[in-house]
Amino acid sequence: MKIAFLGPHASFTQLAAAQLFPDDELLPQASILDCFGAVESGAALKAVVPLENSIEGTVSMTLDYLYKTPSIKIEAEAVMPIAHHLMIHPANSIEEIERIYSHPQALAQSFHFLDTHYKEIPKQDFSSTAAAAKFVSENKDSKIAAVANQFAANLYGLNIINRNIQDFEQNHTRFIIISKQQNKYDNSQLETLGEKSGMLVTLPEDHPGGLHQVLSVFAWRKMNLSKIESRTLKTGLGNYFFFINVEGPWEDVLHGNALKELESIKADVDFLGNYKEFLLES
Ligand SMILES: O=C(O)C(=O)Cc1ccccc1
Repeated sequence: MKIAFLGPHASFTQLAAAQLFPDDELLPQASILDCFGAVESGAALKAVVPLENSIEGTVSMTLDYLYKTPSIKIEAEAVMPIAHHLMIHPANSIEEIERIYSHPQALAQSFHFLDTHYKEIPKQDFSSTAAAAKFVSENKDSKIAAVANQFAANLYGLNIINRNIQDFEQNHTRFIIISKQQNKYDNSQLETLGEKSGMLVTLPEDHPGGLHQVLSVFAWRKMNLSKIESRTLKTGLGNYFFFINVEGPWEDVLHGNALKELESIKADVDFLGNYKEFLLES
């Protein structure tokens, strides 16, 4: 089975994908959009992409593409501890560094460290931590550094100059497996943390009490929401869709009726699936 992931090799997403799919063919992609594209076109059956980080919050690109691609659903979530290191080409020394590259989430998760120790050095977004590390390895004359993981340092032959630079010790990223199949992924080798359902809800129009109406559909049924995130619809200021997680197993009648009630108040619901959440190793 072909599994797309946000690459290149040694990205955090690959570390997650390798644990979720140890026996499958992993296809590195240049961006989160390419991961969705690979699943949509059928080039890959599934993809692994980051959804949320405990320091920096939601990966908005992933939410946006879930919204834009209704054929793509969620099969599982997996949580992995994240440690960031600052690394340079062995031919360079840290005093010479003129720019630091990484994935925006990694730069944000290490913001205070970088601001304290490398305030004057410009930081620049890259498509992934591993792509930044690879770029540093290929450009020894450019005097650049990357924030990436230990595997990227090893694979791309870089020297780690500062270890564990994430601003909080408890740094976890939640990844999702996406596919068009709506299968439920399971893996007895991994620790299961729980079960939940995901959905995208769009209100019919911006009107007073609209969100309250949506939330009350869940509240009186005692459906516990573990995440609710609003994201702009990009049709103008003030227009949003909501990503909602409901904790626990899906009960067809009770929860199915909740979806029907949401439809009856003219909310648009894209049910992304009922799936398990797994714990991965770093
Ligand atoms: O850039 C990577 O290596 C990724 O896989 C995305 C990411 C970035 C920062 C923390 C977790 C995942």
